[in-house]
Amino acid sequence: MYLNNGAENVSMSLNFMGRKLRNHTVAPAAKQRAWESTALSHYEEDAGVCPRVVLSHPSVSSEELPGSIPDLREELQQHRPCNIHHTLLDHGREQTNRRAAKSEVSWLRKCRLKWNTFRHWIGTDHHREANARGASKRHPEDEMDIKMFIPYDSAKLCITQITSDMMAMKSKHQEVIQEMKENFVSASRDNQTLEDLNESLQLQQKMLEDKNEKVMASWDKEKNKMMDQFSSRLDILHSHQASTLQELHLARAEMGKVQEILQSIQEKKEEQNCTEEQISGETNEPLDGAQAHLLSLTENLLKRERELSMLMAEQKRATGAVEQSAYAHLLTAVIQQSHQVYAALTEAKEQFDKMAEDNQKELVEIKEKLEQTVKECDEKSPEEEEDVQQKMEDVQMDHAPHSDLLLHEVIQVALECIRSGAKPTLIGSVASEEWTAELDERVRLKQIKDDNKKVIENYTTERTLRKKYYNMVEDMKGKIRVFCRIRPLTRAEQAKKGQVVITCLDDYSVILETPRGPREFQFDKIFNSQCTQEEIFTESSGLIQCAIDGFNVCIFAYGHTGSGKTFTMVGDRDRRNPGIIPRTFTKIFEIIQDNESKFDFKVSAYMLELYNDRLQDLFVTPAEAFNKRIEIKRDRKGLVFAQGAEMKDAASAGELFALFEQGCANRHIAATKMNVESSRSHLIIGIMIESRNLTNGSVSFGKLSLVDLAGSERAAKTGAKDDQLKEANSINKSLSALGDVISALSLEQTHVPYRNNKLTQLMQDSLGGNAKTLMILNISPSDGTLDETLTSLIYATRVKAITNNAQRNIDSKEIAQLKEVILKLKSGQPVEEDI
Ligand SMILES: Nc1ncnc2c1ncn2[C@@H]1O[C@H](COP(=O)(O)OP(=O)(O)OP(=O)(O)O)[C@@H](O)[C@H]1O
Repeated sequence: MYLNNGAENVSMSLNFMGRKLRNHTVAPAAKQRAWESTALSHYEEDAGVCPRVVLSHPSVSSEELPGSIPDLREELQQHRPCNIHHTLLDHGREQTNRRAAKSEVSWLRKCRLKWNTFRHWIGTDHHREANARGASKRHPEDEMDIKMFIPYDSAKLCITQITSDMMAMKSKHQEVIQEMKENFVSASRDNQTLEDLNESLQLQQKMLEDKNEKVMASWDKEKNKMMDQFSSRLDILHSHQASTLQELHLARAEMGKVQEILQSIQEKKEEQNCTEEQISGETNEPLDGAQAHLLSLTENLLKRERELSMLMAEQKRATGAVEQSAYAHLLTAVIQQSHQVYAALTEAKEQFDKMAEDNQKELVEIKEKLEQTVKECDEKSPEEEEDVQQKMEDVQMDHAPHSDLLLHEVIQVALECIRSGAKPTLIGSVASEEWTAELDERVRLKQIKDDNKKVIENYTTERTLRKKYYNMVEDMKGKIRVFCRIRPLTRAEQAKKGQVVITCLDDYSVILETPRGPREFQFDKIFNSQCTQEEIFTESSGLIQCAIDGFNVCIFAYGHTGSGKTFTMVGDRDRRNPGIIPRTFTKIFEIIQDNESKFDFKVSAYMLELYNDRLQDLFVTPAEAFNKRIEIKRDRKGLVFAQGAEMKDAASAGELFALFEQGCANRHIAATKMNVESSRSHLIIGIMIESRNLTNGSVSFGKLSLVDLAGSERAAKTGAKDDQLKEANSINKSLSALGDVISALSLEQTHVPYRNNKLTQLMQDSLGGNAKTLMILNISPSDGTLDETLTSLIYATRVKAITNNAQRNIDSKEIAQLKEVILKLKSGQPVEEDI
């Protein structure tokens, strides 16, 4: 049975499967009618009271009922029934049909309609009926439940509603969590402000104390000075007073004498009984004199007494004035300081009060939120409760709201203590185990952090030392090293039955058989014709670590045409013997892989060729490269870079090799008389390695230049004409410029002519200075190239002289010879054999 009051959509309160739903909408009436007419054709319809209410029929089985899909039915059997409120239904019929349904359709019993709620909802008709029966007489059947079906769509809608409610609840919880987080952050900020304020207050107090001390000291000094002045003045007054007193005593003594004289005269007068005239004639004179003297003495005495009293009054006044003035100043200063301290304290107190108030508010808010969340959790059904519980646990795991609450409580206690001046003690929840454990955890974390810091410091020191020692070892080998590689005789040379004119004396010396006799040359290492690509790479690979460590490194191959430069640097055509360049790519990324836990690396590269004095980008097609202008610049650190050239990043050796192959395809190659194929340009590959130390964040930049120079040759011998002659001249010009640079460096000249040629400009940061350079001199053992071999050997010897003063002196003659060669090459003259 489904329910509808006649409208298309009705808003109802629905409990479905034990969950309370809001704003449930019953399926449209039209849809329900269609459903009745098909699946429930044998159901009765009560047109009188509620035409759209379909009542259950005893003969209908649960399987035939609409909406009774197996899943839903199983759900309904397992859970509580659906209770729908506000449903139109006839009371009388409902009783009968409900009893029938009870006996026949078991699962319908689970769907109950509360009649009293329904009656409230249906309005006037049913109210009238109820009133007719008498409002006071409440029929027991009014409380009956009605069995009903929920249409499948409706159930689906309910489930959707549940899902949306759950989602809303989830977002609400997330909001609560976010709010808690924000509260925590703001409380931390408040705490920080509080600490800052406390610090500033202490500082201010200290300043006031210092100031107070200074003022006291200055006033003490002034007081002492005034007291000294006063005491000296008092001394004077005292001495004056003493003299006056002495005079007074003298005067009194004199007065006493006069009185005695007067008395004795009086006595004499009475005893001798002389005639009145004689006695008076004899006695009146001294008496008058004595009386006059007595008078003057009395006056004098009175005068002295007045002076004395004046002095004493003055002394008293002076003492009072001194003390009064000193104390008045002192008092003023103290009062001023007191005012300042009081003002500062009042301000601080106001801030404390405000902070305490804010903190209290936050505390209350957090508590309320927590209570609210707990309350919500309590109100949930078991399934939801589980879900909410899980969320609460997540919240506790992620953000520790309890610790947030505790933190607020601690701040509150601290503020109260500061305000009252009491000693802080942890009480109640603050002293809880959680808080203690958290404090312990923080202490432990700090300890771990400190230990980590120490380990990192040790590691950084160790690494710096390793770099330093590695660099020292490499430097000891020489900043510019020269290896000499002798290739085997080619098939063409063998066919011509050419003679071998080169002999290896040992690993460091070769002897060239010239028409003027054997000539010995020494290098850092000699690789004979049997040595493998692997051996030569192993000897040079140490420099790759230097480049990764942040040094400028350059490996370049030099030699006459067909001497084996490309074979050494690139390898053979069918890649069975890869040369230094591809092996370097692999090695770079091997080192990076070994160190990637400690460093973050970035590898990028450019690839250029210098052809006919023009720099061309090999990472673009020849057509594009033709229109590109590349300029050589130096950055602030002195690193050379090619402005306008493509700089490609590579994340692996494979990527780097693919870029290299792409560049090689764009190179200029021409056939000469001597070689079927020859490189007619200088190849320059710049690999920039940026490494960021993950422990201390320091960044270093290293540059590895790999250069395959074009072959030095004599135009006349190679038979070059037109374009090829132009190429040859350009190549010789650049090699000559390189020779000049090497010469200047070996002679330690202040001016090194790097700017004379684009080749030397490009190699500027790889030659001289702190750069580490490896030159691989390729020579042919054949007598057919004796001149070129000799020139190359002399050239390379001069390069080697750059780092070795002793050898430079020994080789000075050879350098002079080479200069001649260079001059001749510059003027286009052929180089003589007897150089
Ligand atoms: N060590 C070696 N072992 C075997 N073959 C070699 C060796 N070195 C050179 N070759 C061979 O000699 C020939 C000339 O070598 P390569 O092309 O490398 O000379 P190059 O100096 O680069 O010449 P260019 O300057 O004209 O380009 C090649 O066929 C190469 O395979």
